[in-house]
Amino acid sequence: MSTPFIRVQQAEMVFTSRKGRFHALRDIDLDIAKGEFVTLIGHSGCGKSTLLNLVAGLLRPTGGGLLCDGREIAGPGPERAVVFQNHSLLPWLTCLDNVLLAVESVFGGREPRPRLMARAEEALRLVGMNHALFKRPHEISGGMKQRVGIARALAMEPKVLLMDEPFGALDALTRAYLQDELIRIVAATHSTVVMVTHDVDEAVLLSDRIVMMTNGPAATIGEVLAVDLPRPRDRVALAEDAGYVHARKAVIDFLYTRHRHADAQAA
Ligand SMILES: Nc1ncnc2c1ncn2[C@@H]1O[C@H](COP(=O)(O)OP(=O)(O)OP(=O)(O)O)[C@@H](O)[C@H]1O
Repeated sequence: MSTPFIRVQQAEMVFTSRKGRFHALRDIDLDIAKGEFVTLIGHSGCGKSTLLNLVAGLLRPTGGGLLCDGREIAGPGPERAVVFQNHSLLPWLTCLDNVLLAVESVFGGREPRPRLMARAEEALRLVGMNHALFKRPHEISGGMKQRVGIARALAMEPKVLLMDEPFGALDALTRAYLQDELIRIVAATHSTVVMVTHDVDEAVLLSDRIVMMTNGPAATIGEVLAVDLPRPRDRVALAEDAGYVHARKAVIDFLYTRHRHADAQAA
């Protein structure tokens, strides 16, 4: 790999709450190259969001360290934009104003208002939402809200796009549509992406590498699978592709044979 863009070195996360200590993650070592698409997959509660939040700077590790572009990740920053499962748009603002707010937070001090507006409109166009600039979140569908959330993140021109199950709450068809959109957008923007998912097909379709996590407590990276399928990827053609089937089987085998969840074992 060329010089890693994101480095996670021996990261550990122990949560301390009123209920006591919980050792969530241990010995996490992960290097991510610029322009790479990496997904984190593992059973519920294994610590995928925790790891993503460490990269986002929303959490600080209790051991080890994280770097982005050679600098320690000491908190959230505009170079690492996060897209959550529930869009988190402000309900009283239009789609355009929701995106504009993010644009202003990054470029507000140095660019005139028409330029900021153009940035917001361009991001919404990129996700195919330029028809709904002046609609409020309650006036658009769940999939559209998620697209606006992605536009808001992209408009900040982040070095890294961090996505926590961005399509988890959507129906299968909308999810497939947005996965294809994301493939197109990432190809155009050359973004570095780290994405949490539960969905094996989504992981194989989108990823350059799939990071498979063991079950908690004290979860860690069990295996990393390189997905060497050529791009652009087409979901219909891939369905019968031997490389796709092989990668899919490797992830399923990890999750359901070698690292079966305790709840599933008890069932
Ligand atoms: N603030 C916190 N305080 C205490 N424990 C926490 C905290 N945040 C997360 N945890 C625990 O850490 C573990 C990992 O949580 P995390 O949300 O990262 O898992 P996940 O793999 O993203 O789960 P899911 O797939 O269900 O979203 C869980 O056992 C969770 O209960």
